[in-house]
Amino acid sequence: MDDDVPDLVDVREAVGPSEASPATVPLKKVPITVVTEFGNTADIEKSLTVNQNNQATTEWIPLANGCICCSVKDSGVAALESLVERQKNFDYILLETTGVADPGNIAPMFWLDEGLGSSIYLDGIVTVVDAKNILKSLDEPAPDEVPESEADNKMPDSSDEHHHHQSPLLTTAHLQISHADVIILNKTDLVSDSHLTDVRQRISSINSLVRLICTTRSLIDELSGTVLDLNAYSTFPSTSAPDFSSKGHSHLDPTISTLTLPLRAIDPQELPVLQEWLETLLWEAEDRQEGQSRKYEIHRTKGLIRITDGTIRVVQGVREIFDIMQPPKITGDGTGGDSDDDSNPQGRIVFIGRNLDLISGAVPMPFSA
Ligand SMILES: Nc1nc2c(ncn2[C@@H]2O[C@H](COP(=O)(O)OP(=O)(O)OP(=O)(O)O)[C@@H](O)[C@H]2O)c(=O)[nH]1
Repeated sequence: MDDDVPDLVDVREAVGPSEASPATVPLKKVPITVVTEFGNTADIEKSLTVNQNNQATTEWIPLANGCICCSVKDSGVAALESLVERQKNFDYILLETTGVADPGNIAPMFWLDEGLGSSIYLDGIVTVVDAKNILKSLDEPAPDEVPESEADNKMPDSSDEHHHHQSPLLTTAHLQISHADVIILNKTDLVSDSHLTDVRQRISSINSLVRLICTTRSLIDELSGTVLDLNAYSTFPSTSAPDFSSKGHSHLDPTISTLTLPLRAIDPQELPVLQEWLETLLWEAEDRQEGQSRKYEIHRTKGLIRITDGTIRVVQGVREIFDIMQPPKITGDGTGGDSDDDSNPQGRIVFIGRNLDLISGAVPMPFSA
C-alpha cells in the first residue's frame, strides 16, 4: 500500500531541543513512536527523510518487485538502522505516516525480535484525531478513505450483496484508533462539551485501553508518557477507560470494539498453554478466512498475567504477532516491574478488533477468572 510510506522526523526538530529526552543519557536503543494523523493525504513518498539540526538526510527505499508495502518492510528498518548507526546521537525517532496509513502494516515492521539486535525499537503508536470531524470520518468515509485491507477482507463470497452490506465498514479512522496507544484528541475548542463526550465515548468503545489526551492546537504539557517514552510494547497500560464492549461488540461502534477477558492467576508451568491458546487465536483467525462468512480480526492484543509465584507477565501483540514477556522495571503503578503487588489490577487479556464476540466460541479461553 503506497500510502503507508512514512516520513521521518527527528523529535528534536518536532518538539524543540529543551523538550526532547536529555541527550546526556545515552540510550542503548533508539525508541520509535509512530504518529498517524487521519485526513492528511500528502503525496506518496518513497523515501525516508530525517531532519536533525535543520539538516535533512534522505534515505531512498528500493522498490523490489515494485511493491512498496513489501519493499519498505525490511529496507525501511535497514534505512533507519543505518541512519542511527551513522549519526550516533539520536535520542528518539518520531515517524509520521501519511494520513491514510494503516498502522497495522507499519507497527509489525518496527516491532523487532530482541534476537535481531536492532539499534531501534518500537515504543508506541500515537494517533492525532480531529474532534470536529472524526465521527463523520468513522460513519461516512469517502471512497478513497476505505483502506486496502478492507478490500482484502471482503468475504470470499463478496458477490453476495447481503454479506457485504451486513459487514460494517472499516475505515482508516477505525484502524488508526484501534492500533493507537495514545490518542491526541485535537481541535476540542471547536466542539461543544456534549459533542466531545460523544467523541470520547466512541473512541473508548473502539479502543478501551487507549490513553486519550484532549488538546487544542495539539499542545500537550508533558511529552514523556504522552508521545515519548510510552513503553507501549513492553508494559500493560495503566489507563482504564470504561469497557463498553465486554461481550466483544459495542452499540456505539459496530465495526471495532475492545474485548476484555479476566484471567485467573496462572502457574508458570501453564505459560506454554497460554502461548498455544494465543497462537491458535491469532494465527488461525488468518487461516480461517477462506470459506467463512464471518470471521474475527484482532488488531491489537495487550495482557497482564498474574503468575502464582508472585511475578507478572505482559502480553503484547499487533495483528498476528505477539510476545509474552517480563515487563521492564520502570513504574511503581503495577504496569512495569516484574513482581506482583496489591496495586496490580486483576490479570486480564484485552483484544481490540472486529467481530470479537466470535472469539470465545472459536477458541475458548483456558484460564478464565
Ligand atoms: N481552532 C483550532 N484550529 C486548529 C487546531 N489545530 C490546528 N488548527 C488549525 O487547523 C488548520 C488545519 O490544520 P491541521 O488540521 O493540523 O492540518 P493538517 O492537514 O493536518 O496539516 P499537516 O499537519 O500539514 O498535515 C490550520 O489552520 C490550523 O491552524 C485546534 O486545536 N483548534
